[in-house]
Amino acid sequence: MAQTMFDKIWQRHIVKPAENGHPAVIYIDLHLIHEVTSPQAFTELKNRGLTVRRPDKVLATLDHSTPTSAPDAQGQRKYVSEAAWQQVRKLQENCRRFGIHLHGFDSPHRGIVHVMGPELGATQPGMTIVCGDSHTATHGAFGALAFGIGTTEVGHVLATQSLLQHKPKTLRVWVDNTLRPGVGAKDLILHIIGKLGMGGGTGHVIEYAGPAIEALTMEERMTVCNMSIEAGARAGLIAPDETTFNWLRGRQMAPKDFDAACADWRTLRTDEGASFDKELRVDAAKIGPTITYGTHPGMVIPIGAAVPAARDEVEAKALSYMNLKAGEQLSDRKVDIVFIGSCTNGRLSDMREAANELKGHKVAKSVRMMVVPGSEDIKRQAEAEGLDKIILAAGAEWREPGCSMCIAMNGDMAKPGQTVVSTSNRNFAGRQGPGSQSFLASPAVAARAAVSGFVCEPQAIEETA
Ligand SMILES: CC(C)[C@H](C(=O)O)[C@@H](O)C(=O)O
Ligand code: SF4
Repeated sequence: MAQTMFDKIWQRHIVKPAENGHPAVIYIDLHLIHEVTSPQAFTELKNRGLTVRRPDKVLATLDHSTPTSAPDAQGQRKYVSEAAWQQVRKLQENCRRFGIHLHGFDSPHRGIVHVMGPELGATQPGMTIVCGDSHTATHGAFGALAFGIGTTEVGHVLATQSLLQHKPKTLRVWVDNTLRPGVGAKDLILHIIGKLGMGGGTGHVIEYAGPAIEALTMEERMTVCNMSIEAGARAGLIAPDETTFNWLRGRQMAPKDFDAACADWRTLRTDEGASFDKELRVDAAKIGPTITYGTHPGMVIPIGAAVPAARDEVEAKALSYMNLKAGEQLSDRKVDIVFIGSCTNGRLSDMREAANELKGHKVAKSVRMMVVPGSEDIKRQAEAEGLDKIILAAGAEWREPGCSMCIAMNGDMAKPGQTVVSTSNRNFAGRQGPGSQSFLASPAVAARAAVSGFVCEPQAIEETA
């Protein structure tokens, strides 16, 4: 019978099939951990006298609570709070105790968990990957079944290297044609979430397919898969192909017999005629630069369009929080902070996109612009290309890697009433600082906002969808 990619990966990992309403037990190939969702899991292990079953399958990093200001001359970092420092200290201690490889401050590869895993080649097609983090779907860009788990489950996976899971449903998002020049992966995924709605993917694993998806680079594919959760989906998947293999080849943790691995990975793609529980078709050629205007990433408009009327109470509340009225133009709204970074858009190509817009320009006087690379590797590569110089010359900040203002846990945050244009993935009320308002967009749109001092330009490539 024709199978989907999801079915193939699922089947390869069943330890014990689902039975009488009980979930299946599936094997986990890679477990990523960070300082926020791991402490209680380790405490549980200690309390029960358990060990970590496969420390070699666990990869740890410091990202959420870490300062993005440079350490002082003594190498001291300025944590926002005692609690933030404690989280970091605990992960360091737990990794030492349980024999887990931590990419801490001494690692040249430390980065946001969903940026670092792929960069090291730890993320590979056909794998099951979990992390106590909802944006684990990012790794699906490589054809890995990757999803977020809760802290209790983090403990289960640490102890057993397997997980209880109900089988999700499948949803295929087929994207025809190709994206137009000036339109990128962020515009595409915002548009898709706009079509699916906040809960449109709930209970499903999304497979993104079609010519527009195949044409995307790995960085762009990660941007797309990253935001699957914002439509409620468990995971996002893209079939591995030559783009994937070329990106992975030669990376530190990539398989030694790489050609044999590729031969296997080629068999993962969805068979002709396989059926999905749900399907959505999108025409890439009809999408323009896109931006959010509400308090969930499904409230999107093409740049140049007026703020639409609220369709329900949730949207009405969102408009009032955002201090917006139907019919208003976002090009009239002043911006206070521009943030370029996060596991959605903190990669080298994003740094290049932002620098390209900033070249020869200055950030508007009233705007604070923060550029935060997703990892140490990206920071080094960007600096080798001179991107930091362009960014600094424009009057923006070039900071140390981490989650930073995406979630504002490390002290990088907006003040109440401030307007933020951000390349991250969540615009929930207060996400980037209590009482602040966030507009999500691509690095190019965000960088242009920093220069103009307004959320976006009055018009962009016309959307015809
Ligand atoms: C802190 C962590 C649990 C959280 C997540 O699950 O995604 C964070 O990474 C986020 O983006 O909101
Ligand atoms: S960058 Fe943002 S979305 Fe990504 S893991 Fe960090 S906090 Fe979560």
